[in-house]
This record gives sequence, structure tokens and C-alpha cells, in this order.
Amino acid sequence: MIKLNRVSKRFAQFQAIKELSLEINSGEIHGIIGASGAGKSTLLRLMNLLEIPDEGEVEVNAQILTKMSGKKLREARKSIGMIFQHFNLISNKTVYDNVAVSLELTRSPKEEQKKRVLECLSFVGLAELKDKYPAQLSGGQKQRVAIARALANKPQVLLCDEPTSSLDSNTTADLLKVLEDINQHLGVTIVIVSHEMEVIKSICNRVTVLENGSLYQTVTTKPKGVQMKENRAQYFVDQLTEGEEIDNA
Ligand SMILES: Nc1ncnc2c1ncn2[C@@H]1O[C@H](COP(=O)(O)OP(=O)(O)OP(=O)(O)O)[C@@H](O)[C@H]1O
Repeated sequence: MIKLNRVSKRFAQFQAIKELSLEINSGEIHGIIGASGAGKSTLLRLMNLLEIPDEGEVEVNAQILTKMSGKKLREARKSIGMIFQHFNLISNKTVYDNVAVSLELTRSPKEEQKKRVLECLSFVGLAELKDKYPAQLSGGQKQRVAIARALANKPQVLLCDEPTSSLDSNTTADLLKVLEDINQHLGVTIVIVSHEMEVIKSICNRVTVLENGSLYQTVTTKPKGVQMKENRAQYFVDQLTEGEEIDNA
């Protein structure tokens, strides 16, 4: 789904990402964690070419973005949504118009656009706030609007840069549930950068640990395909053994 092949990014004399290769599978929730300055946000922004790599190849959805430009690249980017720590909403536009912004460039009829905006707002539970302005919303509500905007073009990938870092713990839990729903019900592959270990552990299937711009290790935390909640017997075994070998006799 996402393939980075020996990607590097330098800012002036500083090498932020060094020959990094990584594959993210379709349908997974993939975390990126590491110390401050390790290159997490830069790595995420390389995935939709918000940062252009100096070297290496970025492939998303079987399209090599680093070989594209202009209209073709803009078209390919529509399948990649993104949300940010500080929401990046337009303050003088309503909730409805903030979401509609994503669709303005598509040539679809107004009625279709309206249907899609309301569908996305309903999905994040905010349809009744469509006429409010960002300043009238809580942090969690603002992030939901940003998610609705990112979903408007029916992306296959959602990139999340510290999406819960401005939120309190209850709001964080609600927002993570929204991201899980997007992954499970809409089949969207999610990549999430966070410095909060609890956030990463709670929803990610695999996690990449970065160190000084290099991939330190990718860890499988919750294999996809294992029905965690339904496999109750295994849940009890895991709790009892905490990963140690047990005598099956
Ligand atoms: N546009 C830029 N111009 C110059 N330096 C940059 C730029 N963007 C990032 N950097 C530098 O690259 C390094 C990696 O930054 P990045 O934001 O990717 O790290 P991070 O792991 O996300 O850090 P944090 O957890 O503090 O947000 C940092 O030293 C940062 O100062």
C-alpha cells in the first residue's frame, strides 16, 4: 500500500531522514514513534510528498508519487487524506464549508458534494453542528471536522500527525475510536505519528520506531486478522502467562 524505498531528506546541513525503507500494508494502522526530532513528522510528510525526498522512491496505491508531477500528482494525492495536531481548519468558514473545501476542486455536481459533506459529518457525529464556526467547537470536535474533511475525497490512506496531542485523555479515547471505525468500516489504511506510547499501543497493528532519521525497528503489536475481542480464551491465556511459555498439560 505504502512503500518507501531508500528515502532521504535533508534540511540545509541537517539529515532528517536517512536512506529509510518501509512498507505499510493495506488495511493496517501503522504507528510511528521516536524521540523528539527523530524525524517522525518528516517521514509522514514524505508519504504524500508534502516533503519532497532528495533521494529514494515513494509509492502509494501502486503509484510511484516521486515520478509524478502537476495534475497527475494532485489526482494521486486525493487518495491520501491528512490530519494535523492543530487541526488546520479555516476560521472564517463554517464546519460545512471546511469539509466542502476538499470537494471544490472536483467537478462533481453541487448536490452530490452536499450529500458527501453531510455523509462525512454524520460519520464523525457532527452533522448537527454544520453551521457552527471552528471557534465555537471543542478541540475534539475540531479534530472530527478535520477528519470529515480528510474523508471527503474517499481516501485509501489517512496520515495523522500527532492527532491527539492537543486533546485531553477522554477526548483522545473518543477520537481513537473514530480512527478505528474509519479503518474497520471504511477500510482506510492509517499511519499515525505520536509521541504518546499509550495512543500508539492502543490502536496500532505495527509500529515503526525511528532514531535519528533511521528506522530502528518495526514491531508488530496487534497482528491484523486476529479477532482480539472475540478470541476470549486466548485473551485469558495471554493475561495469565504475560507472554511466557506455559505447561499445556
Ligand atoms: N522545514 C524544516 N526546515 C528545517 N529543519 C526542519 C524542517 N522540518 C524539520 N526539520 C528538522 O528535522 C528534524 C526532524 O523533524 P521532525 O519534525 O520530523 O521530527 P519529529 O520526530 O516529528 O519531532 P517532534 O516529536 O519534536 O515533533 C528536526 O531536527 C527538525 O528541526
